[in-house]
Amino acid sequence: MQVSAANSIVGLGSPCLSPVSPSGTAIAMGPLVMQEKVDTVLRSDTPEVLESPRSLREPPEYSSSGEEEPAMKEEVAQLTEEDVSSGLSSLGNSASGLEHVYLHLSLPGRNLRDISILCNYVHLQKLELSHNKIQDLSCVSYMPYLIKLDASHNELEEYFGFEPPKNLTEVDFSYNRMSEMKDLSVYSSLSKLILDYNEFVEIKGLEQCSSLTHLSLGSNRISHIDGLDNLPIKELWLRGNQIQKIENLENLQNLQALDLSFNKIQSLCGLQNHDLLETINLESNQISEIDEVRHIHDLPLLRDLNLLRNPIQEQPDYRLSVLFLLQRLTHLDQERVKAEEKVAAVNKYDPPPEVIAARDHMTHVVYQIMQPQLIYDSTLPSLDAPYPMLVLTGPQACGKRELAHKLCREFSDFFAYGACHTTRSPYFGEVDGADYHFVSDEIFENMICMGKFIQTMKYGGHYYGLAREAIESAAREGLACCVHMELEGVRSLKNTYFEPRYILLIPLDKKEYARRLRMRGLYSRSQIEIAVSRIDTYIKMNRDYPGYFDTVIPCDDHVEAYVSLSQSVREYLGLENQTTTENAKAAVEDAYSDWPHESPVQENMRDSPCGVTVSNYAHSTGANELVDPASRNYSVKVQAKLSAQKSPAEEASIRRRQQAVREALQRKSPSTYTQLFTRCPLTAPASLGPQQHLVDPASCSSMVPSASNITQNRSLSAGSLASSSEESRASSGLSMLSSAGAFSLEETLVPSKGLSAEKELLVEPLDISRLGSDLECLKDQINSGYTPDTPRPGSSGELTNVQSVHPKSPSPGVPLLLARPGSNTKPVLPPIPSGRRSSEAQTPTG
Ligand SMILES: Nc1ncnc2c1ncn2[C@@H]1O[C@H](COP(=O)(O)OP(=O)(O)OP(=O)(O)O)[C@@H](O)[C@H]1O
Repeated sequence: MQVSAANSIVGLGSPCLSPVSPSGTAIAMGPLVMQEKVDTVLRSDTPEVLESPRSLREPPEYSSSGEEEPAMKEEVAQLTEEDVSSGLSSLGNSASGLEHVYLHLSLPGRNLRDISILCNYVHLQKLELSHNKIQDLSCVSYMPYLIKLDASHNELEEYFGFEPPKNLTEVDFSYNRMSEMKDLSVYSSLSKLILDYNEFVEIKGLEQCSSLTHLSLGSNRISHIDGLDNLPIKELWLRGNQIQKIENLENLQNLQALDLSFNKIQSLCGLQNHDLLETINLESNQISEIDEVRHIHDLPLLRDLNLLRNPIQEQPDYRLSVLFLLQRLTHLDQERVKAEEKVAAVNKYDPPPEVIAARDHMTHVVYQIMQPQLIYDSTLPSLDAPYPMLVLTGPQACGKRELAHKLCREFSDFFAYGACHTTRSPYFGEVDGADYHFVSDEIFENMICMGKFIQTMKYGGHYYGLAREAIESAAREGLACCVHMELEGVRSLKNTYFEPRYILLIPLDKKEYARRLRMRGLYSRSQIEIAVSRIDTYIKMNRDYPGYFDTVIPCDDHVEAYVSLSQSVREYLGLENQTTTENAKAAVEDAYSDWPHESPVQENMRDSPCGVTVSNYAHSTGANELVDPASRNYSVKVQAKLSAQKSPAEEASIRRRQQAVREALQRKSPSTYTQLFTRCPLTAPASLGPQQHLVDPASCSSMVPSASNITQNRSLSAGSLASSSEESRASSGLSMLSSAGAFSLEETLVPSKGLSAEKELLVEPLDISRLGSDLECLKDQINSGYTPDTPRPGSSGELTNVQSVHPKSPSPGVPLLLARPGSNTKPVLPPIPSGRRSSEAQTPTG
């Protein structure tokens, strides 16, 4: 039943409170008289009368097409009580609590012009008058309890043209004709003010609105942001104005959402330090540089950014760049950010070292497989051995280069120094081809494209690269390549088919290390700082990935470091260890005889026993003898040294063994040496990654490429580049050329077998005393069809951590490690056939 407001109210309670009585008390109860009632209202528990407001996040609709506007009725000349009663709702208690009254009045879209009759409705808390033609709102002065007023879409020119209802909280004056904001200091309860689509040119009068949390001034004519200092505003909508600069927002510390879309803003400067800012809409502005995003890089809560229709969108990789700079975003340009995008952004702009290494490896694999494949006569006795390598790693100028040179001189039967290529110019005294191959950027890039490198890295602004040829030329002489490189190079190398020994040379005394760098006079202060800081990177790597390096040697004292290094290498090589400390010193001094700047330390060495056990081999041959080319026949030399100590049975055993080796080499079948080492499949610890396998230190003693490289090179699978077979083909130092010439890619699409198994081998040290029995055992194995790939029964896959060698705490002569997670399968070094080594490089057979 439709009842008039007057009826309902009169029927319900005291007539004196009837708001609808034309001549009634309500009119007499003007705002001032009503103060007491207002207070009562404030004190009383006002029933929840407000409808839930439009989402604060949603900016108002600005369409001038009138899609929001209800159909206009004909202009109503005079608003009657009946009209009013049809819009009343929400029956509740009056402020005094004595009567029931209607609290809401909604009269939208009625073409109203004169609403003076509403003066009688003093109890109203919510008044909705949108989409009319109202020009005068003075009746609101008589509504002291009014909380929410919607007078949008009218013809109001006067800004707050009424006496202030004290509790007025939300006001919507959008779509009117107001042009000047005035002082609203009495509206201390005002929390939401919507003034969109008016004609304001300046923001002012809000200074005392201490409750204002939402301000919307969209589509006005504002050109400067001002007058908002210290307001508790959380949501600020200023879209569709003429703002060119984000300014004067510094003190809006509560700001959570900001809409500055459709302005003329060029920079995001001014948005810093808004720790609560979650949403920024800057659609349709003039932001063009990615760098601008840095201004909001540190906003900890920023989740939603809209930069649609800005010139910045034209920047290459715009989305990835922004996502990289703002990794906390969940929405960019109104689109949800995917996890994959974030990963791609990070990998692109700040790739983790593993990604850089993988990319480097991939680059060289791709360039290499694009080249014609060459087949050389193999020098490898084993079907599964990659080229042997020894890698000395550590921070710049820690002495690894000198140590590498010394090592190659002392162990010239085993190692050749592998000079890397670099684009830096030579320092004083450096020899092209001996220290590095010094090349121009252009040549270096060309070499990359020609697939010449195994790995490259940029350090200190210069490129460094290890060329395949450096390893191959050493291998052609039956030697293992010894190189030095930074950690990044190691990372990259670990992706390849090569399975070098990695020895970390680490300066522990940072001050001394920095002093040494300064003394060189080659590096800037920042370069020195970087180099020193990298010590921690190496230490962390060694700590986080036990076994990543096969051996760690402190190198504060180069002489002591060399003693340890040489000792480790002897252990790797399986050279026996019966020499005294004196012999070790003698060998070291000998080796360092041409290292004048270290002589004082040598003095110290002489005085203090270093306690390092050095092999018989070093003792009896001496460093000078080692560099003597005439004494390079390993097998003869070893036999000579060993025979003096062996029993007749042992000698016979050794002779049998040598015979087997000779036969093996003549037939180019796997070396017996290879088979003297125990193999068994092992599982690398998950944390180490697939390329890190378990090997015994002594296994480095064999280092020659294998015929299997041919097989592997020919058996490239067409699948992923990361597959082992591809890696083997691309990364193997052995370029293959068949006699028929280069073979086509199609020929190579045969899956290779056994690579994964090869990667899980355990190699034990060569125990000379067991040679005889091993040989017998070997014969049995051969007779029973044993192959190098067959796991030996009973061999264990037990893991131990990397052995850290320190000169003051000598390592045992025979390595105790059962398995080494840091290295992959280690190839064994076969004897160098006489006449094999020559200055002439092996020429391609075909
Ligand atoms: N191919 C490579 N890959 C990775 N790192 C490399 C490579 N070649 C050289 N490096 C390393 O780059 C760093 C910078 O080399 P640079 O020649 O400028 O210093 P350095 O005086 O030779 O240092 P150091 O005395 O340690 O050899 C050195 O640590 C060096 O070992």
